[in-house]
Amino acid sequence: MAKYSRVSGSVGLITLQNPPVNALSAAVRQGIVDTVERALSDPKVKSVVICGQNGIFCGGADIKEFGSNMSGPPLVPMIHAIEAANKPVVAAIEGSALGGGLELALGCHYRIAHSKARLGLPEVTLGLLPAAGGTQRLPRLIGVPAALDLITTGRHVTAAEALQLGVVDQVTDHSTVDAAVKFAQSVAGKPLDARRISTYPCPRPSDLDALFEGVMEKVRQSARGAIAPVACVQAVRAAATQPYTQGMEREKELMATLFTSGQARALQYCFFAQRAVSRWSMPNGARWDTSKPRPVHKAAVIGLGTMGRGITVALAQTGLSVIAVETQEKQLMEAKQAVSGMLERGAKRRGVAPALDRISYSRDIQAVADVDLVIEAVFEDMGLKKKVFQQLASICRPGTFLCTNTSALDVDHLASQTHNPELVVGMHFFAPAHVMKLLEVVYGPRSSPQAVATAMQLGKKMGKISVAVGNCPGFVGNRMLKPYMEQAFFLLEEGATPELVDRALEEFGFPMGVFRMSDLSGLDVGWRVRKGDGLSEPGAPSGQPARIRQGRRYSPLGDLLCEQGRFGQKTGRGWYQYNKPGSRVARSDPWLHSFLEGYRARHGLVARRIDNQEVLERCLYALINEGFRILEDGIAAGPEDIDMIYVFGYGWPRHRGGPMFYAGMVGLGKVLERLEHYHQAHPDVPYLKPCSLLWRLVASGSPPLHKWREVIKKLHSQL
Ligand SMILES: CC/C=C\C=C\CC(=O)SCCNC(=O)CCNC(=O)[C@H](O)C(C)(C)COP(=O)(O)OP(=O)(O)OC[C@H]1O[C@@H](n2cnc3c(N)ncnc32)[C@H](O)[C@@H]1OP(=O)(O)O
Repeated sequence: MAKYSRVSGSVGLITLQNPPVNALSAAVRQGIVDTVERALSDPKVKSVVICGQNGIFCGGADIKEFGSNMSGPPLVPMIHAIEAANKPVVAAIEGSALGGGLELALGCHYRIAHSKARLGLPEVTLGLLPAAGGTQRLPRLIGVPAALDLITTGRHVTAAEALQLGVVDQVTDHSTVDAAVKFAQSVAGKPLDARRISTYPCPRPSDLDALFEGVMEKVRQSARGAIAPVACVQAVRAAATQPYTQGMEREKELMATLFTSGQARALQYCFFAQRAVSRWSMPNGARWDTSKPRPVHKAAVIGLGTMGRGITVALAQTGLSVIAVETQEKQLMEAKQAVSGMLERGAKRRGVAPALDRISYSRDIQAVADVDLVIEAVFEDMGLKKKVFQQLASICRPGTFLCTNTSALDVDHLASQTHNPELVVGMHFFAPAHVMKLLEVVYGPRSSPQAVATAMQLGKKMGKISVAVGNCPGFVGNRMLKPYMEQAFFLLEEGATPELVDRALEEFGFPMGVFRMSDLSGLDVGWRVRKGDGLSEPGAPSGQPARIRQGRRYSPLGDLLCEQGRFGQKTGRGWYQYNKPGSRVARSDPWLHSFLEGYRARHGLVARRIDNQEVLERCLYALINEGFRILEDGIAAGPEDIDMIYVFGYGWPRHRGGPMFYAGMVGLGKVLERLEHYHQAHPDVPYLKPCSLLWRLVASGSPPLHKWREVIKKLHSQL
């Protein structure tokens, strides 16, 4: 809806009303059409101001309406009518002007923004382009390079940057509506021809072709198969090379393709899923809306290795006081230097003062006695972690939340080392912890709802996408990674190369294939875990055939590489070779290829041709199958939780929506059929056996993802 009033005698004030972000729903668009008509036909009204209620101009088109029948007046003619008006129209921008909201403002003759406002055309992040004239007006207003930047990245700019770019005409620190009304009075009756952006010639840089080729190349590289950024470049190119009307036609044509694409559906799903995961629930019925978090002002980090350092930085940047504890003097000094460096670089980037004085360093764990929350980040060793938790239990004041950053160890076992297991949760950060957006908040059977609520709220404050998950080996992310990696190893045994597997996964949209990724994170990490699980030698029982462990197929390839000291990038050798230890450029390694040939010969394996489709199906469907098991086990409350963990923590391409969404797109029946096929071919691989939830979903007619929870509930009630 839109409210209309006349203010200061001669200004028609139109207020968009659609909480919480005044999205341009059908009703709002109708409201704008009606109120603009009213203002223009009222002889007492000499100028018009458009604003939004509750301190936000407009969050753009109503994304919730996209899947449904989109009735109501279309945006393009509505904005065109505003631009064509014979009375000046001023946009008063507070809060956000995004997407269709900014396009509406670009149709106005003037734009005044509050200094705290944010503006942008984020459609590309939803798999779309700004199709209400945004791709045609913005380059005409601010030039092609700046418009390309904003439209292809979707980034939001501050009011100050918007002023500098020429997107807005004025910025105010005071009431934006008052400033806009005053301004509207001052321009009443003045000619408007020079204020209609669609009539501007688009500035044409002399090297137009080179500019677009360069941008297209860059966009294709970073898009990882996403189609919207490419369409955005094509639309802006139309603005730069064609008259406005033809440019608008091109914008419409490109949008038509994007609007119905699977990628747009996936990206819009991610938008809502990202918000849905904050509404967490636990199997015991505890929920986000009935569990009150406790405020955390002072926190401690125990252990200042890579993870501890990143967590310290993230906490300090959030404004908390931090006690950083490391018992080894040398390690403490190195950590202090590294943390200060990270804080200084981060502060420089953001133009703020570094939060150095929020951190105090200590070698003595007693220093954590009066904090509200501790995050233990010592070496991934149960014995060591248990000792730390026993110490914390006796040092910390009653009520202190004790969190562990373990990536796979049993949180409940650690909780049992304390007098108050209800105060213990996992806070599983991803490296580098001050950069990566994902946080898995792991509750054990005894974690209190308040402990979960507190960790979730702290994660949110730290700017993380926090997902609450149950306690099991590997939690959600690493548990699903296991079958994925296992398939990749088996594919090597059967004839693939690391290059072939990685290429298939990178073409799918992962930033790195599984082998390049393990070289980056270090092959010794998995080796240590496998040794702990009794899989890798010498933990495995002797006399077992080399490729069978614990009664199931096992590939010792990773262990064999580690035995040779090939730990990945850090040693200059892994699945690939590197110029020197620490170098990042992976090159094919002939040694590795002949090693694989020798391995196959030793085990009587005959290499066969493996194509991309098999790589994707085996790696991804095995991972997805484990995702269904996780849902079945109640470790994740819903598919959105799994998807956001994979998108934000494991590089799953966002335009494919996450593994569970992807399964729905492929078709659950097809995923089931292919898993069955591969399981028949590899009966000694339990991860390929389709799980009962997948069977159940297919038997229930493969319902859409938002209905899966009902099927899971039914399944649980029958168990
Ligand atoms: C024919 C024309 C077809 C297409 C035209 C497309 C052009 C477009 O305009 S596409 C939309 C472009 N706009 C955006 O991408 C903005 C999306 N929103 C945001 O970035 C943020 O929500 C925000 C506006 C910056 C506000 O952020 P914050 O204060 O942190 O609140 P949130 O938790 O993000 O949102 C609150 C609440 O509002 C819902 N919501 C936000 N934007 C929209 C929207 N455009 N449409 C529908 N709903 C929206 C969001 O989902 C939240 O809902 P909850 O139920 O509370 O989770």
